Amino acid sequence: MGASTVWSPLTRGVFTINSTKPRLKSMPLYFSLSLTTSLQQVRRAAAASMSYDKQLAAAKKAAFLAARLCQKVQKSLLQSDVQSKSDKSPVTVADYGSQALVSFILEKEFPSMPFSLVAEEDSEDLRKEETRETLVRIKELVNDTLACNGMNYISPLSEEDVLDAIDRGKSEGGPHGQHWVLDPIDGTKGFMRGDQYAIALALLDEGKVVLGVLACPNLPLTSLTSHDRHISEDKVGCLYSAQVGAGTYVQSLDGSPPTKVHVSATANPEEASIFESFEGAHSSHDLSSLIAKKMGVKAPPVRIDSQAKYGALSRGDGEIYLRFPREGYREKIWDHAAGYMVVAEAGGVVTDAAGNPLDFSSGRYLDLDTGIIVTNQKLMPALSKAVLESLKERASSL
Ligand SMILES: Nc1ncnc2c1ncn2[C@@H]1O[C@H](COP(=O)(O)O)[C@@H](OP(=O)(O)O)[C@H]1O
Ligand SMILES: [Mg+2]
Ligand SMILES: [Mg+2]
Ligand SMILES: [Mg+2]
Repeated sequence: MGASTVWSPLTRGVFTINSTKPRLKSMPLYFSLSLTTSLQQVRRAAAASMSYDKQLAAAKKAAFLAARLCQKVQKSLLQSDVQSKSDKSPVTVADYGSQALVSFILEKEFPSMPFSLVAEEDSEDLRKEETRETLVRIKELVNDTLACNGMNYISPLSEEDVLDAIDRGKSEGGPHGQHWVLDPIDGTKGFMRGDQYAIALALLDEGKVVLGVLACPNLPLTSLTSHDRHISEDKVGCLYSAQVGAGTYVQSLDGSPPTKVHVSATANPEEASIFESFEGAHSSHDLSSLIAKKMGVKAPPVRIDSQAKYGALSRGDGEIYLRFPREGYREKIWDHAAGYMVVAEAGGVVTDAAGNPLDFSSGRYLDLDTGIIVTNQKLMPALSKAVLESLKERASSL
């Protein structure tokens, strides 16, 4: 008797259980370790065969409402709506309002379940006396959004409720149990410019992402690279949703029925296009241009903010997403969890620069090798090769 194989929709492949190891009487410690491992495998397999329909419906509802709140703020963003965090990155009343709203709704939807949320923002700055007015504005935004979207049966939140809901996002996540993962506004800089941003919400179960929702209020309903842009130039607002084993869907934020999407089937790099951050400080534009040259990609890069890049890729607007932050930068799980699920369920592949899958199970950060690369199955070998060669070249020129 040797190893046996088990189909796991969660890992999207086959994993091996080795049954040749010593038994209880001879090695009790080993047995207990081995039992733990098997229990984890059983739990993961169970998670994979579970339906997350209820969680997905709640996530879509929460992301939809947060998108409405953000749209309202973006229309008339005031200077007083923007603050600077201790790491100098910007945060707006919409980031806080979106986090409070999503946290509040998710907890209400599952009252009998333990609630764990890993989210970007916290309320520390909002608890200071000088930010009182900002807090009042956030509270009003949250309450107005609930009331204007048919949820006036919920009694209005107080300032303390808002602060508490924001701080519910302090969970450390990890490999056990279920954890929501939220970026209340991904692409805050894009949001402030009036460009692309996303509300990104995912669910982890036993360390694996099992669902992802991306609300992209400014993303056109037609392809970013479509030649018919004039036809529906003003139609924007996409809601992407994906559940493990069930595919990726997109619908309009105005409520069209969902349609299934797939990543591009292009195998020829000459016909491919590359997406990257608008902000050169978030990802090296030089490195991606070197990679493009090595692969023979002809089209100029498409630079947009936020996980809208993952959404656009999942419906085949482009073929490749490259992200190479400066050395030492640690990626956060909320910047990729929802986007990863949306692309993976649409048939795409997301890895670090060395080809390892992303590991969302080790807390608030993603520990990975150098950068993140995303493409379809056919282009991945050529992309990996170009990435490794380009990284080598860059290292030798330093
Ligand atoms: N120096 C840096 N390198 C890489 N990513 C960075 C960064 N500074 C901020 N970011 C992250 O980049 C995200 C935006 O990604 P993109 O460039 O694709 O729009 C930001 O999300 P937030 O806007 O949620 O803070 C932030 O987490
Ligand atoms: Mg931020
Ligand atoms: Mg972000
Ligand atoms: Mg953010």
